Amino acid sequence: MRGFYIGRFQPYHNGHHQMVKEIATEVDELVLGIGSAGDSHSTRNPFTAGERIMMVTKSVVDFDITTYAVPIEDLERNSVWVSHVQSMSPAFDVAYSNNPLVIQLFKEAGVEVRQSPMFNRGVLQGTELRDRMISGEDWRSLVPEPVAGVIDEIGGIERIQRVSDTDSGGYDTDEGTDPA
Ligand SMILES: Nc1ncnc2c1ncn2[C@@H]1O[C@H](COP(=O)(O)OP(=O)(O)OP(=O)(O)O)[C@@H](O)[C@H]1O
Ligand SMILES: NC(=O)c1ccc[n+]([C@@H]2O[C@H](COP(=O)(O)O)[C@@H](O)[C@H]2O)c1
Repeated sequence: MRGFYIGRFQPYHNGHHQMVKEIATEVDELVLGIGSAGDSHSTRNPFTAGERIMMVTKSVVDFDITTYAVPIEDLERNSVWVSHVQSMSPAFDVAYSNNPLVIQLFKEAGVEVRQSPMFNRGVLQGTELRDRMISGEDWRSLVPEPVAGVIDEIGGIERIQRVSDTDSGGYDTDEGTDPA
């Protein structure tokens, strides 16, 4: 059986990793959808699709599951989004999400959806991690170790600090427009 789990993964953190660990007990293969794939270099979406693929690919080696990372760009039209996802992904039997819009769209399209508990959501959320990266607080303890390695390799902290400066200067283009 093959599952599908989409997120923006900006960055991929221990909450996502725990979810993949649990999914790995239910399916043999998992497609990781890299959502909002066209977005990068903003405060909300600092990392490119390719950089996020590195983060997930290096992290999921922890688990006994075959994974495929597939970039999925956003569309203006929610009503055809599931077809768009299916057109880009290997076929899957079940979708995993805790995002209410994603759950609704898959259910309306007749796709089985499974939710998971939220793990330590007080700190394990992308927004909190990005805030910590900008302010210089600890974020490394909240991501799998290979994710910190990728962020170091690409100069990710310097990047998010610079773009957050630019964003607050009024040049941001995507803040708050994420359809999910
Ligand atoms: N701590 C967590 N525990 C379980 N699921 C999570 C956790 N954080 C995120 N998720 C789920 O993982 C999927 C992808 O989430 P996403 O990439 O948007 O991360 P996020 O932490 O919610 O980020 P952001 O704060 O940037 O929106 C969503 O279904 C989301 O609900
Ligand atoms: N119309 C659309 O393009 C559409 C609809 C629903 C979800 N999405 C995307 O799916 C992903 C969902 O991931 P999150 O749960 O991390 O928000 C996001 O990248 C979001 O932009 C896109």
